[in-house]
Amino acid sequence: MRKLDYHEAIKKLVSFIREKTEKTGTNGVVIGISGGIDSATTAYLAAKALGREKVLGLIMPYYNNQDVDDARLVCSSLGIECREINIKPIVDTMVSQLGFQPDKKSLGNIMSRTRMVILYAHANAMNRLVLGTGNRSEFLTGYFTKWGDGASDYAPLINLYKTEVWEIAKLLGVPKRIIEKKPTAGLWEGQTDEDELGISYRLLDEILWRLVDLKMEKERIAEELGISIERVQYVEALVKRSEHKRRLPPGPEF
Ligand SMILES: Nc1ncnc2c1ncn2[C@@H]1O[C@H](COP(=O)(O)OP(=O)(O)OC[C@H]2O[C@@H]([n+]3cccc(C(=O)O)c3)[C@H](O)[C@@H]2O)[C@@H](O)[C@H]1O
Ligand SMILES: Nc1ncnc2c1ncn2[C@@H]1O[C@H](COP(=O)(O)OP(=O)(O)OP(=O)(O)O)[C@@H](O)[C@H]1O
Ligand SMILES: [Mg+2]
Repeated sequence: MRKLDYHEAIKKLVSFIREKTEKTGTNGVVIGISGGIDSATTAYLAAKALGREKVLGLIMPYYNNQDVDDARLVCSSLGIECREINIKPIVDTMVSQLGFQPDKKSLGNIMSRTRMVILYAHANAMNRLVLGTGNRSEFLTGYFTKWGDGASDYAPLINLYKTEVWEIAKLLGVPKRIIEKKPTAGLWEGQTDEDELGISYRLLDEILWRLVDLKMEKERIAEELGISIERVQYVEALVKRSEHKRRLPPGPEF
């Protein structure tokens, strides 16, 4: 992996958030706080950049589990205002009107898009920006809901791999239990990113870095990392099949 100077990276992230908020003439930012590391890190950076009064956290559980306590911990340790909105009644009502029962992934996407609607309702009403929490590992593999958690005004972590977010979170003082927990989208009980993606973030990031950033030959990546070529091809396929999630909807050229 590339060797980033994480102290410098934090400075860059903080000035990015400050500059975007100032230049857009907005009053601050709104962030969905899940209890996971990406949203915690984004909130820590935003509080550093803008001061805690200008950061609103929205805790929007569907399930009532440990993640809610972890999300509260982020808010209390940072001293930012957090509001809790239970999305279960909203999602369940929506589903009851669909006329069919969505499978667990489609239901998860409805949860993610419901959170997006609520974040933008607050951003509109308060003249604030929605800060996204996506990282480069998720972005390149398409591991996010299109127009759900993938939707935001600015996404400070989007050019940082998950393994780099872990390092930055440590330096920022994000609570240890949040750094150490398994990444999960939390869309169904027992879901973990690494199980669903079929690969660990450590290996994924090593492959993505060589494949996408260094544009290295697949054979060489396999050799360097001591893995099979199929593993590299698998990651390449994740990147290719999610290309549509990394652009605005196109139409024919005229
Ligand atoms: N080739 C193509 N060109 C243009 N559009 C294309 C397309 N293929 C699908 N589509 C469209 O994209 C839709 C599928 O994309 P999408 O709706 O996103 O759904 P999909 O990618 O199937 O599912 C989202 C994935 O992201 C994961 N996720 C979601 C939310 C948060 C997190 C997290 O880490 O916290 C992870 C979730 O667990 C799941 O694996 C299709 O229904 C279709 O509308
Ligand atoms: N229950 C929730 N309440 C508020 N926001 C949520 C909730 N669940 C998900 N989100 C939003 O969706 C984003 C995407 O989730 P994702 O799981 O990728 O990030 P994370 O939970 O912050 O970190 P990790 O990937 O390590 O679990 C979150 O960062 C958060 O902004
Ligand atoms: Mg999560």
